[in-house]
Amino acid sequence: AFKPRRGPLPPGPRGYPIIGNTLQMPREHAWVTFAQWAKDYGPIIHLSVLGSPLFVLNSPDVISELLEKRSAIYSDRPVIPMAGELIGFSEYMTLNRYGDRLRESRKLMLGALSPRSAPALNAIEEVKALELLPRLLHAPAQFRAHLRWLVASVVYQVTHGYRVESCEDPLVQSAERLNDLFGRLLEPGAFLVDSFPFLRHIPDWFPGAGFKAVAKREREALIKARDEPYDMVREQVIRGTATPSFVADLVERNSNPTPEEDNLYRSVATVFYLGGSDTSVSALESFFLIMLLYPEVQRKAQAELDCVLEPGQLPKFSDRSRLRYLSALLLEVHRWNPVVPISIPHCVTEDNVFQGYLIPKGSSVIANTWAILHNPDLYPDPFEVVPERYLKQDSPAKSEKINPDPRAFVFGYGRRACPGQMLAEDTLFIAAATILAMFDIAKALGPDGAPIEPKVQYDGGIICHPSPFDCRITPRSKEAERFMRNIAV
Ligand code: HEM
Repeated sequence: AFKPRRGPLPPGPRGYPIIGNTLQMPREHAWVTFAQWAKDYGPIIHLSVLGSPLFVLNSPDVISELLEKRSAIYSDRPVIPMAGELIGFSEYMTLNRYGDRLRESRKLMLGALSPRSAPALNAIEEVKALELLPRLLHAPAQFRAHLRWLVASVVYQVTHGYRVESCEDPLVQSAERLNDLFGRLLEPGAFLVDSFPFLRHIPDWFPGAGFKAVAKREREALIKARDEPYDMVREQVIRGTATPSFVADLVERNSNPTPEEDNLYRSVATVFYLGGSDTSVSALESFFLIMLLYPEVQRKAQAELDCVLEPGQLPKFSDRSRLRYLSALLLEVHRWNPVVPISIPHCVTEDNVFQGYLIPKGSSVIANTWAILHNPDLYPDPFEVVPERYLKQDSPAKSEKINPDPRAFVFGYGRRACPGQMLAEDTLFIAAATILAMFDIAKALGPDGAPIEPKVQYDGGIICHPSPFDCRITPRSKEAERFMRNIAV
């Protein structure tokens, strides 16, 4: 039935005719600018970017009302012609339109990452955390590469039963290349065709159609990165040599899939790495940066580990419930500089009215997660790392309002919320606990012997990373060092 549009659009900064707010869009750290705009315009800001309406949500109440309570109509993704259609990322869950394929994809991934699978996943994560130790001992300066290895090796073990020895592994390299590409493609305005979708219909020989050659090349790279590891496991299953994994399980359960099922399985197996690697690595890098900047916090977390662990034992998942300070510290890792400061855009599938304002069908809606996590009314002293904020709440009534669990925000919202949250949290926990049990992390020393102050700066598009920084990673004791020298990898 025809429903008339109602209500004015929410307020926002005044734009120019036709191009709207395009030129005012912040190029860097947009979340800070959006948070400032929210002070003038309220929790829902309306922007018009190259003719498309964009709404920025800056408060937990509005996010919960729209992206969660009304998630039946707020769970689509915008169409991004270059990344999605021309290169083919729209087949992968993160850019899936709302519908059956998304539902099937999420079901497959959530099934593999459910609490029922936790014991098997945790066993993998514990082994990989152990294997991280000699790497950090022998080449501490390369700690960033080791963190990348850790995440890649957990993910590939889970998805393909595949053992990653180093980041030079060709399967890791091709997946990493796609991650970089995906990040670059999603930067607004990366390709003109995203703003003017009709350009995709121009012939290949036409001047300015170079993007088509790029699309063709990257499309092939994407298919290769998806199929090579999948076909490897399929052959292992046929030969009876496969180790248990997500892909082996799919192939064994359905040896004769339809073309649609086959395509779905392949894309879901790939999206673990696409969605899970850069994100988890960023959180681990922030953990290291926090350890440098807050030695007191590090000492408290180590004291707790010393108290909970038997002498000479490494942490296990069974110790987690007694590691309350460490768990609170990891909440600060998520909050202090969130991995995804502005959530991936959701798209509205129907005209919708909220508090008298119209949110038209087809609009993109983004949540300013960073603004919530740095709102001093919610998190006093938001720029400081204070694990205690989650531990000593004044009163139960107040505790719900102040310092809410940041995981309710950092993993996204409603029916698009991150399906990899458990894997992400478990990897972060066991890595942080194992590292702190064995190593001290401190500021690197300059040539004059004085500690070098790291610059706290985050950059990136959708997924943010701290800029490179050095640190000094030393075994906590002679026994710890001897133990790590004897770990076989
Ligand atoms: C610290 C680590 C991680 C963070 C902070 C994170 C955060 C997010 C966020 C904010 C979203 C967007 C949600 C939305 O649109 O509302 C998302 C989506 C997604 N994440 Fe994660 N993630 C992490 C790790 C992982 C891992 C380990 C995996 C898989 C193994 C994963 C797989 C995905 C997928 C497939 C999506 C797309 C879901 C959809 O569009 O329906 N993520 N994640």
